[in-house]
Amino acid sequence: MSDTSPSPVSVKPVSLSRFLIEEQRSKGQINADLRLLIEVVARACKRISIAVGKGALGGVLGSAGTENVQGETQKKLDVLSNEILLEANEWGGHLAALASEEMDDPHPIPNRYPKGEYLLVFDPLDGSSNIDVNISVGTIFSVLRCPEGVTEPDEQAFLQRGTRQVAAGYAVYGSSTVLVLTLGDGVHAFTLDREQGGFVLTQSNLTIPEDTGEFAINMSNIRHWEPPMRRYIDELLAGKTGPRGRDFNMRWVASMVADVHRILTRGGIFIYPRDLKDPSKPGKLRLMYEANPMAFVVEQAGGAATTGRARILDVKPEKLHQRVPVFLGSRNEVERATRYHTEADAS
Ligand SMILES: O=P(O)(O)OC[C@H]1O[C@](O)(COP(=O)(O)O)[C@@H](O)[C@@H]1O
Repeated sequence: MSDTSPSPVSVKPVSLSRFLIEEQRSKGQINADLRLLIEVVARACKRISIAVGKGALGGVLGSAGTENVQGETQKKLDVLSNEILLEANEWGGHLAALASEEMDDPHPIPNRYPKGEYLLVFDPLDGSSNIDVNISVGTIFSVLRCPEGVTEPDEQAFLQRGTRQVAAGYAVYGSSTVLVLTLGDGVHAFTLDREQGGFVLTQSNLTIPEDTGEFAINMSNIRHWEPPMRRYIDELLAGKTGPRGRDFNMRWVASMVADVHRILTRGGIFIYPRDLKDPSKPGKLRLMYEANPMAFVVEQAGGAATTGRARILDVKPEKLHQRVPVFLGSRNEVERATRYHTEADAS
């Protein structure tokens, strides 16, 4: 039987620029400034991808000898990625301010440049522990509108619920570099064509299956978990003979971007729960530039994202670098784990 499917070379590739222009035309979802913003972020991600790809040859591996606001040692690539994103974004006139995991306070747009209506917040290189060992890392970003009438945006201007995001996404620097984007109307993936130097649409309207047999969690923290969290994982580990009546498999990259990308590709649940090791820290991951953008992407792909007790996108931020527990991915598993927590709280 002859194969009638079109050969891949006969299909015209859709570049990120073309995709954005068509979105602007057909749905009015974005304006020219937002389009420029996404293109600039994508260009910065391309530069970060090149730096990551050079590895030891680029002289960028290892520690920068500094600490960020969370007291974490910064890697040279963390600092470089932050600089790339700042430099790419500050002069275009599309932003009112930027904020990053790697900077204590928001970064204002220098006075010599025009200001725009958007705020950009990002984790320039997520998965720090994997940078030097050649395992996937990534950039996560979230776009908010600058509150009306605010001309010098400070931390307060950024403290908006995740539901206010107008765009979000991430780039994963793996065996290929993939940019995943939502503008609030589905989730789309663009692969970096290393020869042509641009991002090309490779998947539209990604969907996370409702059910899954795969979970991602740092099991070494089990002794610190709350009882409902232990209950949920114990049931998965019990497999066929346990209350769930089936086996579950575990995958854990320890780069949130790579773990979320796997879930977007084939389903799963990712959990970084609250633990009792340090009661002052309600979880490890940061709300504004890790949990919120990933929750937006996951919900737009039909999945769910909670803190184990409430929807992440509804959390009212109190601090730029605030942490939250994160449960996200296949809807039925996220809902079950969340139910175990709310039931335990109510009893
Ligand atoms: O190895 P741990 O401590 O469980 O942390 C892994 C998690 O920390 C992160 O690397 C985030 O921390 P960084 O922003 O410092 O990289 C996530 O990508 C990942 O899921």
